[in-house]
Amino acid sequence: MAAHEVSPDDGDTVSEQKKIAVPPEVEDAVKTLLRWAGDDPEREGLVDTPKRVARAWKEYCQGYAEDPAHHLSRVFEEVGGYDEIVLLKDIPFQSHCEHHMAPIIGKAHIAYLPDSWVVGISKLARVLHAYARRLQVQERLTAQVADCIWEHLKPRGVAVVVEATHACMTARGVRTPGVTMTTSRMMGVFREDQRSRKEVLALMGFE
Ligand SMILES: Nc1nc2c(ncn2[C@@H]2O[C@H](COP(=O)(O)OP(=O)(O)OP(=O)(O)O)[C@@H](O)[C@H]2O)c(=O)[nH]1
Ligand SMILES: [Zn+2]
Repeated sequence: MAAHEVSPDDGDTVSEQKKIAVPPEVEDAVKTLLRWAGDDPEREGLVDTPKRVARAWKEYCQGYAEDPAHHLSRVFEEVGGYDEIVLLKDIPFQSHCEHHMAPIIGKAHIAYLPDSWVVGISKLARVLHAYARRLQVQERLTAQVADCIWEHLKPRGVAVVVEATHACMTARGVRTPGVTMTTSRMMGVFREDQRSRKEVLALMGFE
């Protein structure tokens, strides 16, 4: 899979990140890991690394501080009677696998069939990132995004497809690059009605 760019969000700016205090035990944990990996945490190039790593992990995992459902709390009812599929395609995301804490990099396609209201389209990506910025397995990430939209937006159908590469498979372990994992979750009409399911998959680019 081609490298995916992750869009800048409205989260921490560089200067805000630098203000986050790092508890000494977190810094020590990174030093221990550096030593265990075979390097010297006191050498010049590594002196600030424990703090950087700690802050980077706060950023990778900032989804824990978010309530994903909150992003779906504002809906719009004046949509001129629009009652077809709404799809946000090719949303790039980054996550980390809970087994190795290695990057998961991919893209998600999120669709829903509205009932009487819609949500601001950016909010679908926000829900995705709120769950992706945690330690994950891809199956759970996919299910959580679909379930959140189903439960809080109450649409007639939800379809979520996630395609991603796992660094734990490419950079270590089986070391097999070029492998993409695909997961999906269909709810409501997309689960029950074959025609609707086919239609949404075709819109996503899967014939
Ligand atoms: N189903 C699923 N598996 C994942 C995901 N991310 C990583 N894994 C896998 O989780 C498994 C963990 O297996 P273990 O045998 O406990 O760990 P391991 O010895 O490091 O496994 P290897 O990666 O095969 O070296 C590995 O097969 C990973 O490829 C994910 O999102 N979903
Ligand atoms: Zn892994």
